[in-house]
Amino acid sequence: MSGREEEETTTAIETHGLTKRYGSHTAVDDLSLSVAEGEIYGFLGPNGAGKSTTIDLLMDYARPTDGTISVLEMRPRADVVDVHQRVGILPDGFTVYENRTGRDHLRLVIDTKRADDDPEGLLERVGLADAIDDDAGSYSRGMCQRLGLAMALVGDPDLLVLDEPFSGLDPHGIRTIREVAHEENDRGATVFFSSHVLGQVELVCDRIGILHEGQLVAEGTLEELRASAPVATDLDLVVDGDAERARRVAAAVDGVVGASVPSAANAATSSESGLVGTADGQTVSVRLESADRQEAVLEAVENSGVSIRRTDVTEPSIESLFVAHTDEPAIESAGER
Ligand SMILES: Nc1ncnc2c1ncn2[C@@H]1O[C@H](COP(=O)(O)OP(=O)(O)OP(=O)(O)O)[C@@H](O)[C@H]1O
Repeated sequence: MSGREEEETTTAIETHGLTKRYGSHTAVDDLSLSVAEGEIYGFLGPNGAGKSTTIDLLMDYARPTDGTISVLEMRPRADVVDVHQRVGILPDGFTVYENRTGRDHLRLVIDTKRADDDPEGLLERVGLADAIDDDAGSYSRGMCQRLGLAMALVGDPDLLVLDEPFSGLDPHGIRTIREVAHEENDRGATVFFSSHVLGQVELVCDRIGILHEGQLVAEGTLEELRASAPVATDLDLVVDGDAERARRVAAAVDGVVGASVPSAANAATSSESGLVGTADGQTVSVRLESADRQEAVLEAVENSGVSIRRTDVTEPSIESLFVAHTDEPAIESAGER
């Protein structure tokens, strides 16, 4: 490690050049990932991007073809027992033992981890206490997910890994996952979850990494991703004074793909370029290549002597970011795979 900052940050997950090939297919491709202790990190990507494979490598369920992995500053292969002791995992497609109760499932993990959790308390946290003595074979898919989450919480893990946790859940279940993620994070745990359900992400994550074909194609806070994504962003400026001058100045700024002063005639309708007009004639509508061009436009307009009374930005949605980075359609609702 070189810089002072690096020395001060403890990582919960760190990979360098991580690669996993299955025959000629590369599932994880030279992945370098760093998740700081105490973060809630969203690992996003379309189906087949390599999310579950990465998690399998972190947990030593699979062995890398190349690269290094550190989990809670341990090596998953050499320190597998300690890693499993300190990590709580809800695996993708978690399945239950049909003839065992919820309580039995929890007992199994509590015994394995030599923890002293109360099964009832854990199931209460995930809203499943009423079914604690029912065979898990009678549980719905959402109830199984809740049970899997409770099992992941055993022993107060330092790192909680949730692989597609929203899968099969109704809105209440989704809220439970979010609440538990925040509670665990407040307790000090790092939370790492994978998802292709984008709507949930901004409500939970501090930072997001987008995986596509085994590679990390974008990473940052949602704000950072929005600012840098190559997704057109519409900026409306309400100006005092010469709106046409403001339009000309804005249009000349690097990264501006269109600027107009919508007239009353086309108010509130989309022009050919997709710009939306307003009725007062003092609004200048500007389309930016990406959101990070805003400052340059505001500065140029103000420097031209036209004062800006108000701005209104239509930020790119998280779905459009996802599409921009992966060329894959985004799945917006939970409960689908
Ligand atoms: N054991 C395996 N043998 C061969 N190929 C595999 C194996 N496991 C995964 N793959 C392939 O590796 C790629 C990545 O799969 P992975 O399950 O990691 O993706 P994912 O991002 O988790 O997708 P999903 O959201 O569908 O679970 C896929 O093309 C998959 O078919």
